[in-house]
Amino acid sequence: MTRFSEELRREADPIYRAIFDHPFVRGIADGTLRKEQLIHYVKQDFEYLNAYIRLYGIAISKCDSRDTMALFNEQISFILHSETHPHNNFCSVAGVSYEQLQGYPLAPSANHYVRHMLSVAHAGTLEDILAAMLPCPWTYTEIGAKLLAEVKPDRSHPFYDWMHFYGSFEGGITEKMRLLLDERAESLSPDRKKRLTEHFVASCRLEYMFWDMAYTLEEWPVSAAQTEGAGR
Ligand SMILES: Cc1ncc(C[n+]2csc(CCO)c2C)c(N)n1
Repeated sequence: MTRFSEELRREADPIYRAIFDHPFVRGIADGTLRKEQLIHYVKQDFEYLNAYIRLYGIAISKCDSRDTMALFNEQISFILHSETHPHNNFCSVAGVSYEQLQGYPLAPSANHYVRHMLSVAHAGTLEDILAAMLPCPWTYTEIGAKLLAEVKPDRSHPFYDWMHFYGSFEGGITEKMRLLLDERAESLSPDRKKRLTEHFVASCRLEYMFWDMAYTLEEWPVSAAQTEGAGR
């Protein structure tokens, strides 16, 4: 029997391919990203990860098993303590300190992505949350594996650390989330599965838009008098 998550992956395949071909991802491969693009990415991703931590918190509140709670708890620690490495890689290439890129408001596409996941999470069940959260690790796991295989970076490549960080994700959190979702999807109606597919595809599209936002330095079109405060 086809796994439900395989059906999701197939549905989103054109979006995955557009992500692999996106100029920001190509710029990681060939080391040609500009300083401002790296800075914009890190500013936005720092706040994105804060939101992702909160999503795990909501997911824990809707969990019925200790093992699943433990998995989400480990992932919160992983984001807090390890997901900082790829950010530090971008910061050192850009020649800026990580601290100075923290606390910025979310730009439109990052804001859209975070709101999408949070609204699904607040209104939905654990399987809704998993469907909306899954493209985050899944697209990065595939990007990492592809870039490592294609570029075979040596230590002198500016994004060596970034590629190795995400290139080592295979068999990790993506597979664990997929198993949880597949298991739960078995007892769901076609209508519920359709809804989960919509959450998943929307997050894939927003992954693409996040790369595009960083590449084009996307910002809100009109600035307000008050621009302080991170995007919660
Ligand atoms: C926009 C955006 N999407 C995905 C990731 C990658 N990522 C974020 S948290 C996490 C671990 C999940 O438990 C992974 C793989 C990112 N950094 N930024």
